[in-house]
Amino acid sequence: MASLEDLPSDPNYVYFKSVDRVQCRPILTGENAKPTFESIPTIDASQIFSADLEARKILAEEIGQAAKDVGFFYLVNPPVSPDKMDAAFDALAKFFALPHDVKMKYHVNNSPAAKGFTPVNPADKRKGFGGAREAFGMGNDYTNPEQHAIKVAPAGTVPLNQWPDDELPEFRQNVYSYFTEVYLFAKKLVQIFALALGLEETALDQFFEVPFTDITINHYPPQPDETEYKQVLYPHADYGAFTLLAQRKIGGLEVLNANAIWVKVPVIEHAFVVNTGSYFELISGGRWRSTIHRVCAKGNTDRTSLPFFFSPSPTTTIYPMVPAEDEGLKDLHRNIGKEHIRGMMADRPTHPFVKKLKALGLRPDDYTYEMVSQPLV
Ligand SMILES: O=C(O)CCC(=O)C(=O)O
Ligand SMILES: [Fe+2]
Repeated sequence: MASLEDLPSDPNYVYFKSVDRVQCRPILTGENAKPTFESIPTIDASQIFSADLEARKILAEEIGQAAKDVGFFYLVNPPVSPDKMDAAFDALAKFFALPHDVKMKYHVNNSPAAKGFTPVNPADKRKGFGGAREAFGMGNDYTNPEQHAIKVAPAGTVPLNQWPDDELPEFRQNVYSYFTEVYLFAKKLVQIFALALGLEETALDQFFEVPFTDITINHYPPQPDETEYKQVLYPHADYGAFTLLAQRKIGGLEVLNANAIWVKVPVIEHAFVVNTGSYFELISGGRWRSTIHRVCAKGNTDRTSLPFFFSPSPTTTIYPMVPAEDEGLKDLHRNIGKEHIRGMMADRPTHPFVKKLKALGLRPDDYTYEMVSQPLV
């Protein structure tokens, strides 16, 4: 994959990669500027579990408008306990503070689904991998009893998550108590999004029976030698249905508007920043955008962000659920499991699982998500 730093640099354009294609947007100012957003809307989520359908519809209307106009919005008063969010952030801070050698015991190469620790690697310029970022990921793993309410793994399933139980015995529990609340919140949000499309509240549930869930915590460590405010996570659009991002103390997230101006997303403590991704762009027939965003930081900041990526079930094939506004999406069908494996092959060419899959000589059409959690022969 081409390095993002190889993207052309032109003072009149912003270049970015969206769903594997290099794209650019002209910077429009003065009388050339189009009407577009200059801040991220704030929506109160307190009625999300209201027994009153009308209250849920009002919320849906606001969310649908924000997804259409911006692709990003804050949800304040979410149904997730601030204490659990804080405990997850605290546990993560302890993990990132462990000695490098200890963190490397949980390296992503040990997990076929690339869950675990990704070290800082400034030489790696692929989206989200290089620069000043280390990460810890966890996600679907039905060998973990904490996920048995979602699904129980069939016999022979390989564990995918890695937990630093020896060094931080409370880490797993703190991450899972947060995950469990955010999961229920995300499932309910799917229904609110269905209402926002003018569909029955349960119309999208079929796509999310055993959803893809993925928390990949980003840690942008301090860079005392860096005095410039600069990109630490490259411009990109998220793949999934939607992302529920928790920020704490230090901001840095920026979102690209239609005039190619970067709009800052300051921290609102215990709120979520929600953004719609490419799977929702398809399901909504192009109404909801997968908006480009990046992270910038300067010098001595030590930032941790906690995104929860939510996507349809790996066995599902998605398509527009309302008449497509975008011609290119009209006849498009995307199988989530195949997309996932394809993405992993492109993003992680040196990962042992990817090498094994390549050695088997399978065609992309033969990929199934089960290959990740069943031993590859
Ligand atoms: O760190 C952030 O605020 C955003 C992270 C992000 O965009 C991502 O992980 O996809
Ligand atoms: Fe992102």
